[in-house]
This record gives sequence, C-alpha cells and structure tokens, in this order.
Amino acid sequence: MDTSTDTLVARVEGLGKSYGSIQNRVAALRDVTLGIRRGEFTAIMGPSGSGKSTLMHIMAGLDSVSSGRVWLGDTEITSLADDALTILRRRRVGFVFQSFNLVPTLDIEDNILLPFELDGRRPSDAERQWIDQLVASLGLGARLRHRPHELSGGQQQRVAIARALATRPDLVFADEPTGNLDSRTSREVLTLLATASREYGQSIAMVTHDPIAASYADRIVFLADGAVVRDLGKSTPEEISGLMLGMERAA
Ligand SMILES: Nc1ncnc2c1ncn2[C@@H]1O[C@H](COP(=O)(O)OP(=O)(O)OP(=O)(O)O)[C@@H](O)[C@H]1O
Repeated sequence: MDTSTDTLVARVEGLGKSYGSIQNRVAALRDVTLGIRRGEFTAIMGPSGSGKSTLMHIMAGLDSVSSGRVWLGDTEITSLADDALTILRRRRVGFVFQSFNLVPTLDIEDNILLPFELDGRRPSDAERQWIDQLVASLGLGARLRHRPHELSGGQQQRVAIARALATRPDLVFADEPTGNLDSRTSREVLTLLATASREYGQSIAMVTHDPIAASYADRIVFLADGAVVRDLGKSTPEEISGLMLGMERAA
C-alpha cells in the first residue's frame, strides 16, 4: 500500500478490534489495512455488524485498538493520550451524524461556529469568509438566528455539514448522514458532500447501508465480518446492489 501522507489522509495497518471478555470475545475488526485518499469521497459499506462503525470510530480517535496502528495524516494516533486526541479531533476531524447532533439551545450560526468555540478561539478573517461562503452555498443565510428545531431535517443536516466543513478539517466522517432523510433531501445532502470533495478537495469517509448514497462516492470499500473484502472505484447503485446481493449469497 502507498503510505505517503501526500496521498493518504488517514490509514490503518493490521488493525484488530475485539470486544468482550476472553470467554465472550467478539472480533469486530480483523487485520484491516486501509488508506483513505486525500481529497476523495470514500464510502464504507457492509452488512450490519461487519465493523463499519468500529472502523470509523477508531480512525476518528473515538475508540481504542486491540492491535495494529492508526494514522491521521502523519500523526500516529494509536499512541496519543486522551487529551491530545481530543485536540486533534477538534482541529483535524469533522463529523456528520445520522441524527444531526446540533445543540438545541444554540442558534444556527453558533452551531456552525461551535468547533471554534470548543477550541477557545474565533475564526480568522479568512475562516470567516469561508464560513460565509459555506452558509451561502448551503442556503442557510436566512436561518442563522433560528434554533435547530425550527428547521427541517434536511436543513439541519446542512447545518451539520457546514459545521463539519467550517474548520477545513483533514477528514470529515459521515455516519449514515442520510439515514433520517427522505430520498429527495438525501440526494441534496449527498450532492453537497460530493461537491465539497470535488470543489474544495475535502476528504470524506462516509458509512452507509444505501447503494444510492454510496454511488455518490469516488470509492467504495466493502467490509464483511471485520475485514475489507472489496475496494471499488465509482460505481452505479445497480452495480453496488448487485455486489451486496452476491456477498449476502456467499455468506
Ligand atoms: N461496544 C461494544 N461492545 C461489544 N461488542 C461490540 C461493541 N461495538 C460493536 N460490537 C460488535 O462488533 C461487531 C461490529 O460492530 P459495528 O457496530 O462496527 O458494525 P456495523 O457494520 O457498523 O453495524 P451496523 O451497520 O449495524 O451499524 C458487531 O458484532 C458488534 O456486535
């Protein structure tokens, strides 16, 4: 595998993760080696229980490994202490969740600015311009003084995307970002993610069950039973569904 940090924004090597006691051990990941390429929109797919969330949590520094090593850029995060990990996550990683995870008591602007607030600083002039551009391109300009509950699900997810992109993180993790949205709104959100990657060079890793969502990605990595079993370039929803069916039959 190419391990250059010019091309890879994150990578895991020989990654293993087990849960439970010795008698009841569950191997969630088995010897996974994978690089996430810089500037690409990568989808991570696989059946329920195949290890997608575990892989994402470990790459984001939210969960520990049982074996193997993990890098974000050229920083090996496997050996970082908790407080260093928290700072690294705050500065270099963005998150978009299925349930939006906006702060209900903050207005939309303060939700978008939250990563800066948590980092104890204000956006620079250049960052302010970038945020204004994001707000305009996501159509949130008229909503900045509203609270999250006053917005539709699709609008809330757009706020979460603006928040995730605001600090220009090395990598945005999206966990089933369209899981709570209808199909038209899902397409809008996926188009925004694909555009962020194509036009701004934002690296994105998205966990999804949905072949249509995965078809927006540049690359699709399939997990089964804790291991990478396929690694595809851009594919149609039909190709992805066909592959998933084949994998289910083989299982
Ligand atoms: N905290 C935990 N304690 C015990 N077992 C766990 C824990 N987290 C995950 N597992 C187990 O690890 C395996 C992989 O789980 P994981 O959540 O990563 O799969 P997934 O592909 O994300 O599934 P889904 O699509 O259903 O969210 C499963 O067998 C799961 O039961």
